[in-house]
Amino acid sequence: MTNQMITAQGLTKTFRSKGQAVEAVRPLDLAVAEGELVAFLGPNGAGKSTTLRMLTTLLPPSAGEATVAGCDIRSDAAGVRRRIGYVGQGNSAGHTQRVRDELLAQGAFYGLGRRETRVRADELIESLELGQVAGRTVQALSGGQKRRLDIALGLIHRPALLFLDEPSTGLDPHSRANLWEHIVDLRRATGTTIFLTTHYLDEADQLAERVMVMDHGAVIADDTATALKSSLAGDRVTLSFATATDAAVAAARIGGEVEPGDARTVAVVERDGSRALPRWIRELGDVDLEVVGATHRQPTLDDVFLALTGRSLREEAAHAQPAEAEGADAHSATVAA
Ligand SMILES: Nc1ncnc2c1ncn2[C@@H]1O[C@H](COP(=O)(O)OP(=O)(O)OP(=O)(O)O)[C@@H](O)[C@H]1O
Repeated sequence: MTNQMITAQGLTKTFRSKGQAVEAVRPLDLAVAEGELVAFLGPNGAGKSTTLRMLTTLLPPSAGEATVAGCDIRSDAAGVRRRIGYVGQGNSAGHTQRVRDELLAQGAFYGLGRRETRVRADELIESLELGQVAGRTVQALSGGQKRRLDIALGLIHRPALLFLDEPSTGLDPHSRANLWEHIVDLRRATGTTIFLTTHYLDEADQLAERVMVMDHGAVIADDTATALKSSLAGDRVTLSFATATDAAVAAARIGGEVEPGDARTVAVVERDGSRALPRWIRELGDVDLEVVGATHRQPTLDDVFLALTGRSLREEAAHAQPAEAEGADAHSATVAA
């Protein structure tokens, strides 16, 4: 049987704010197996960080139970903290410390011997490509380098499970891709279970094996990106016609909708669009409706979110998280044992 790294039953968090109850996390059941790489997606305020903070014992749940890395989050918080790494959104790295010293201090903090810490720090400096900057102070690092240091700090004690809260937010696309490469490589090399939150749908789609979508404090989808896309959001096919009248008749025949911004184009959502397209062209041709143009697009995770909620996660993320330059401030925190 697969070992479970995280299990939760009815995990709940309700905050009180100005006399009002905010249900940040509604009763949540969760199971993450050893070695999984899970991306936790959702719009701002969905409850992702609150879930992570409960699982990492930074925040007591209002109700429910959870076991993380074999320890109960309520009765053995210290055990959880010893076994996990956590890289949060707030930065605890001493800005005037040098990168290598920061890692050595973190090792000492976790009770590693001096020699062991030095060996481990060097391993992480190498695997996260921090060699060139190991002697620099943290404040002199770029945003991407800081995030890699944050991850190294989270891994110093070889945790079996690493939580990353928005590791790539604020980085430019190149640094994001580079950071992900490191995360995926680390997972491959060490088998560490990784549970991370992200706003970036493309990252989750391409790199995570399992995607959990949260909205209004509840998990509304949980599967591989491929399975979610094929079950919840079909291919997007558009067909163009010479006139709006042709488009309206065609829409009725094939079960599509005329595009709001273009009366001569019909959009259809279809499970297997590439097979349906030639069939539609033939059927419409039989009744003298000529298709003058066609496009076909595979669904994205945003289509999944749209199908589930009627809202676009991409648009919400774009409003909330403008991408910053590489030099933007990184944030991290590591859990104290
Ligand atoms: N300490 C607190 N007191 C009151 N409400 C809180 C507190 N912390 C979080 N909340 C509320 O709980 C909800 C969930 O917040 P949370 O930070 O978990 O969302 P999130 O999905 O991580 O969002 P983001 O992507 O912006 O980080 C939000 O409505 C938030 O305003």
